[in-house]
Amino acid sequence: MNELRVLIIDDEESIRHMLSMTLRKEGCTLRAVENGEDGLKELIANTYDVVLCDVRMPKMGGLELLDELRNRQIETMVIVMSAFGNRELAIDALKRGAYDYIDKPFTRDEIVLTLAKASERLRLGRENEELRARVSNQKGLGRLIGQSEPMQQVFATLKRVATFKSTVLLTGESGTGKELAARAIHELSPRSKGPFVAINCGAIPEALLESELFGHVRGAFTDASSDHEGLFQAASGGTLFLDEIAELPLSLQVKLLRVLQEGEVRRVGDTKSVPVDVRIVAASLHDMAKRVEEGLFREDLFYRINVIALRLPALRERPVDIPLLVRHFIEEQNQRQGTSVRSVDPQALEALTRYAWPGNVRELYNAIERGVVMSASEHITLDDLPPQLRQAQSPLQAVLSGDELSIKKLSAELERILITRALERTEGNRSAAARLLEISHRALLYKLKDYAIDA
Ligand SMILES: Nc1ncnc2c1ncn2[C@@H]1O[C@H](COP(=O)(O)OP(=O)(O)OP(=O)(O)O)[C@@H](O)[C@H]1O
Repeated sequence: MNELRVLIIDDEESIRHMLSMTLRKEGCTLRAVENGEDGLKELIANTYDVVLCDVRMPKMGGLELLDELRNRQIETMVIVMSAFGNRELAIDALKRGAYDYIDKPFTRDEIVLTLAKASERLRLGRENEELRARVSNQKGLGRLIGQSEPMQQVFATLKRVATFKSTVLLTGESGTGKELAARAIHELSPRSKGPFVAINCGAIPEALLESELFGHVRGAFTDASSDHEGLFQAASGGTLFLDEIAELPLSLQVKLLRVLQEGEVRRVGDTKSVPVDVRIVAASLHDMAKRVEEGLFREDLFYRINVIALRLPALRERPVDIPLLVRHFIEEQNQRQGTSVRSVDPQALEALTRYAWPGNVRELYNAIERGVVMSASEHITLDDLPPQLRQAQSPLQAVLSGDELSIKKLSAELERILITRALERTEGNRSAAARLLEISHRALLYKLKDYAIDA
């Protein structure tokens, strides 16, 4: 509560005095006035974190003050002090934007506790704001986070395609953020007020999938005891996210193609079609062109869906994003679990950045959740992380521990690390990286190829 700026508004001298004495002791910065009118003037002129305000006062009462604050868009936390038992008044105050209320008379402890709660809420609110500011600061889009060049390109494409109705096909390994990208498209689109409906085409048995997608009428099949609206209709006016589209059985691919071409769905067992206004975003783990070649996916549907294709890069292709994601996930876990972990220690960060992340960001999220839970201090150590990360010992560490003697392997490892770092520092600029490494540009190109490093 140190340095909390508090304004006291009460017409009773004794209350102003008692509050001032108590809160000054807690380290708050104070001012006290006698009525709502003076309080309003004070709030226009200066910024306060919390206002402790009586309800009945001459000139301007507490409820009127709350209305004035709302009209003038002055944001501050108002705690109303109302006579004991006057619940209706307290509820009225909350409806008008008060943050909390406290019954009069109150003890010193009660007022300190109420203020402490408000102060904690302010702190969390500020942290959230900082988090949001950091995320919107070119380092993310919607819930997607990333500052690497490949992710910046993804964000730019998502923003551009969001305004159109064209179908988007998202590809990428599991856990790369395809569903988050689909949500970002929806949220940035003119349909954002409409529904976002997601279905995993690979997770529903073929027999149910048709009625799930298109709906059915009563009696269409044995279990159809009533009419059922399909997801196409549920998503009308919004976006339908078809995850794992490659898993869609061939028989349904024909039906989907028809819906996309005609803009109408026909429920199973129905004789007529109804128009639907849905934007489709599809996703696949697989190379769809290959599925077409293998005869598993209809070519005509592929072309219909693949109007705009966007690949979400694997996490190992953008190690620069790892520290940012780690920080973000730690803060998220702290808020969820009430922990106060601050960071990962250097050895753990080294392991996090060099691990190949086959499960991509989802796996990183789970690793950090485990790290936060296991950590016994403010820092996550290597021991707190999942075993697969601890096992990913670098040849360098192996040399230090005496397990590895090959000069060839060690030099290659060193070169790989130095090249990756130089590219990170120069944000992928190869000429600048070559200068830092003190090798020729041409030599760097050979090494990039040798070590399969994607600049
Ligand atoms: N760029 C990112 N920023 C922040 N969180 C991310 C990012 N990418 C993925 N995640 C996290 O990983 C989880 C999985 O993401 P998402 O479900 O979008 O992946 P996906 O590619 O659709 O996976 P799958 O193919 O397995 O369904 C999310 O819940 C989120 O926690």
